[in-house]
Amino acid sequence: TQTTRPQRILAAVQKNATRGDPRSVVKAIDQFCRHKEWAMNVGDEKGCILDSVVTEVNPATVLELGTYCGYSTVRIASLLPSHAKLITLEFDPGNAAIARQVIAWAGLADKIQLVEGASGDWIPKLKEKFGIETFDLVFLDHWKDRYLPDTKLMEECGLLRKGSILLADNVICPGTPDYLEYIRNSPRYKSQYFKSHLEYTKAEDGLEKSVFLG
Ligand SMILES: Nc1ncnc2c1ncn2CCOCCNC(=O)c1cc(-c2ccc(F)cc2)cc(O)c1O
Ligand SMILES: [Mg+2]
Repeated sequence: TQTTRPQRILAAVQKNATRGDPRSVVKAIDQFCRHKEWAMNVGDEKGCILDSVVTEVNPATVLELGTYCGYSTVRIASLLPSHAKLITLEFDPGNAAIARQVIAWAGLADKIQLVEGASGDWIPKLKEKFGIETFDLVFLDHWKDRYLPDTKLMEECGLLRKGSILLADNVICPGTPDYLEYIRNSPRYKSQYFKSHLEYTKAEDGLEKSVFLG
């Protein structure tokens, strides 16, 4: 019977990456998606921008919206300080099952809490469920029409503090026009656009980095 794309990505990790070596997991996925089969990971080019933001923020608490196969989850977690925690929300149970195995292969399961469900349902529950006060960094990479409502929801739930960083993937392709309009015109954020390319292609895309001013 036919395998799914996430299953083929996991197979490539188990074949080509070293257990316990997150960078080899990232490299194996990039190799597979660049040379065998495109997939919607943030990818190597935008991934370098992600790495620089994570390193600069050095966050103790991270929220990722949209896990997919766990590529950016592993990429972020591999750069976190020892006590830091990353919570990642994935809607699709099949993707979540693959991501758990990719995360385990990378040896990062103790830093990562993968939660299955829709962002809109889970964001209001994160404080009580995980004892989180606020997030130092949020990586938005889920449904593009959920970026804006979920950002407003995070504000309302008190999950952002003065200095919290939002980093949004795909603000050009597929695009998040309502989110960009809001975040670039709100007096409560200071935004910066990092021009790049859609993963594994020559099409334009980019990341929008926004600081919550409180
Ligand atoms: N917990 C949650 N709550 C709500 N929703 C959730 C969720 N967890 C998952 N989801 C569902 C959505 O997850 C995947 C979202 N990502 C993308 O759709 C995406 C698409 C492209 C792309 C595709 C085709 C092209 F031609 C060009 C570009 C590129 C990217 O980099 C993308 O990230
Ligand atoms: Mg993306």
